[in-house]
Amino acid sequence: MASAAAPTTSSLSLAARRAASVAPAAAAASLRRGGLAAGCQPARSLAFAAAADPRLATHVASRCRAASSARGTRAVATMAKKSVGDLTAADLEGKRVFVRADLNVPLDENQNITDDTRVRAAIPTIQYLIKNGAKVILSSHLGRPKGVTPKFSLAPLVPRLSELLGIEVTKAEDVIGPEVEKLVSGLPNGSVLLLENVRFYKEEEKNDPEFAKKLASLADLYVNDAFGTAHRAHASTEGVTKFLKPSVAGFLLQKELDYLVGAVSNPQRPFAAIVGGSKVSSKIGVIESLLEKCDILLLGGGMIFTFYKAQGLSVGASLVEEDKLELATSLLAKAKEKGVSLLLPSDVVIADKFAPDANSQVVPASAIPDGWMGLDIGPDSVASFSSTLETTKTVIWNGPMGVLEFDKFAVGTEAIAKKLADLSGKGVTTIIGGGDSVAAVEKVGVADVMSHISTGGGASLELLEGKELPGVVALDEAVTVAV
Ligand SMILES: Nc1ncnc2c1ncn2[C@@H]1O[C@H](COP(=O)(O)OP(=O)(O)O)[C@@H](O)[C@H]1O
Ligand SMILES: O=C(OP(=O)(O)O)[C@H](O)COP(=O)(O)O
Repeated sequence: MASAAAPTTSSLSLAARRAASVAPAAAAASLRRGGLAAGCQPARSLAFAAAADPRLATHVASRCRAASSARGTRAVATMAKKSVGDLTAADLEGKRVFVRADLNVPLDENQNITDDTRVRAAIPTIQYLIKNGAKVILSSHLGRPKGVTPKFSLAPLVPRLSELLGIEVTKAEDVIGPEVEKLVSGLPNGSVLLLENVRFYKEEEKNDPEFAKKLASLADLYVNDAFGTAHRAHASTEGVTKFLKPSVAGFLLQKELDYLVGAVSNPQRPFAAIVGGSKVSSKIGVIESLLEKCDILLLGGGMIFTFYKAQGLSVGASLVEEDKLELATSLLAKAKEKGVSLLLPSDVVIADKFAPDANSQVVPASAIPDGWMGLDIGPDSVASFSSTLETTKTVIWNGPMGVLEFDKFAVGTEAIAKKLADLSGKGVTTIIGGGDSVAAVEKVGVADVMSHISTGGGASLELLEGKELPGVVALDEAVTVAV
């Protein structure tokens, strides 16, 4: 390892002690009484996290409420967001439900969907609503259009949605207005109407209240399942909730929060975080936040060179943020102070130019020659990262270990993806927190075996930074019941 020491028993136990101390006594007492956690076994660990993090309580409580009421036990009083799963056929039959999903999928030049992950992820909520007799008014954005732009129409989504839902989805040519209202009024129970790209109206991104009111007037209640857009305070994600009650969370949104807030706030330990990507500046918030929670932090990607330089190593022509050298030093110090084992790669793959066909060689991290740039972590680093990961029970990964766009420098990232797949098979909770690490996992063909792969890049980053998401905050609190 180039910098910090390998994980030690004392550093892990320190971290474990820290974690134990954050669960307030009241929550621990309710667990002992067999309240929340006993009513919902899979969420036992999440209940502790809920106590430490009010945002998590929202998901834990809604997940547990159903289980506890089914067993005749009572849920503990806690902050919680209402869930679509709390709505029954009696609430939904014949009702117009405005569902905000994130169907912002990549399309090729022929308007074919090249990755339908987000479409598939939206299906459980829509399916639940149509099975319960609701009329689903489905809304999404696609891309960042400036006004009406045919290439950003949601039309290419219709065949795939219809296929996955097993019903014919109809599509409106607009988002609001008389034509849309007519289509909505003709919807039979258990049907789906897809509105046109909500960003064709500039009022959407401005969170214009009048526009939000018009969206709301189409429906009786609101479900937000657009995790990937939950960090945007837009009319269809935030504004609309002021005019539609109830406003509840969809299943995808809940699942994302359960993993990205729940499992991270109260992980099974040892808990390792792997952070990579191009620059330390874009990951400062994530690193600082994870340093409060994890036992082991593995760093890779372009950001490592700023850490090396901060330690006095020569980094050749590698990517360095000169104005972040002090920050890198302080992050290393913070890791030490928190008892977190921070590991930097011990060797790197260097290139003589930033190109897929560059000449390359593997060198120790301390021996990068002038004119050469580090574009991947080396084989020794992969081996030591892998053996460290073997000791863990929870791993979260955000950001590639190298320039994964170039095959020659994607090896380290792909090896880490394979290692996480292997660990997932052994019962380790593996969470892929959005962005390019998701692309790596998909490229290697191991997406299906991970515990959770986030559908939101920006949204997952904000959650991992400890921020609240406006699209979540705006949803109704669940009814709480005193113990
Ligand atoms: N050693 C490196 N030098 C330059 N760029 C790198 C290096 N390692 C990774 N990158 C780049 O980082 C980018 C991803 O960074 P970032 O956007 O921060 O991560 P994510 O998309 O996972 O959030 C990729 O385009 C990748 O090529
Ligand atoms: O693709 C999205 O975000 P992501 O690229 O950060 O995952 C979301 O659909 C949000 O889109 P936006 O960043 O244009 O608001």
